[in-house]
Amino acid sequence: MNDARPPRQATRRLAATKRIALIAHDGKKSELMEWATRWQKTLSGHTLLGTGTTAGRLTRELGLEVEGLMSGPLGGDQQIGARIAEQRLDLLIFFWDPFAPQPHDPDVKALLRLAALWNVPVACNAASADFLLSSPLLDEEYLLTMPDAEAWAEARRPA
Ligand SMILES: O=C(CO)COP(=O)(O)O
Repeated sequence: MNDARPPRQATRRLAATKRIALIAHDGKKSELMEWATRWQKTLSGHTLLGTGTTAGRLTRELGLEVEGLMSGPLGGDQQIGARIAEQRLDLLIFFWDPFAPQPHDPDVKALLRLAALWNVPVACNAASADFLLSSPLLDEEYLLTMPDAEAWAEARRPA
């Protein structure tokens, strides 16, 4: 088994205004809308993005400014994963549906893996999202620990 890991940690400073991704599978979209209605004022103070259909509903129904990426089954999860790998995302709120297999399940798994890898806070349901948004850290700068990509590359360079 290859269990190579980044040998060191690095840090990244999250600004007081967070970049928050919002995603919900179809079976969880009404729950996300209900949750986002409760947190509308807080959310509007941050930079929001989301997968296509979710973002469209948040904008249309709640008037939130949300950057809409591709719809999930067409690559939206991968785009959000890329934001994580580029260190351009601070929080992930992803109401994934535990009852419905998705055609793009590998993309969903990949996104959740990158969030775990890069130490991005994730909420997968309304209660965890309540805890995340009510944290005093939401509106403060925060030093996040993450893998040191330079040290990883260095450790893998042939001698
Ligand atoms: O499928 C999704 C996430 O895996 C969500 O995509 P939509 O917001 O486009 O429905």
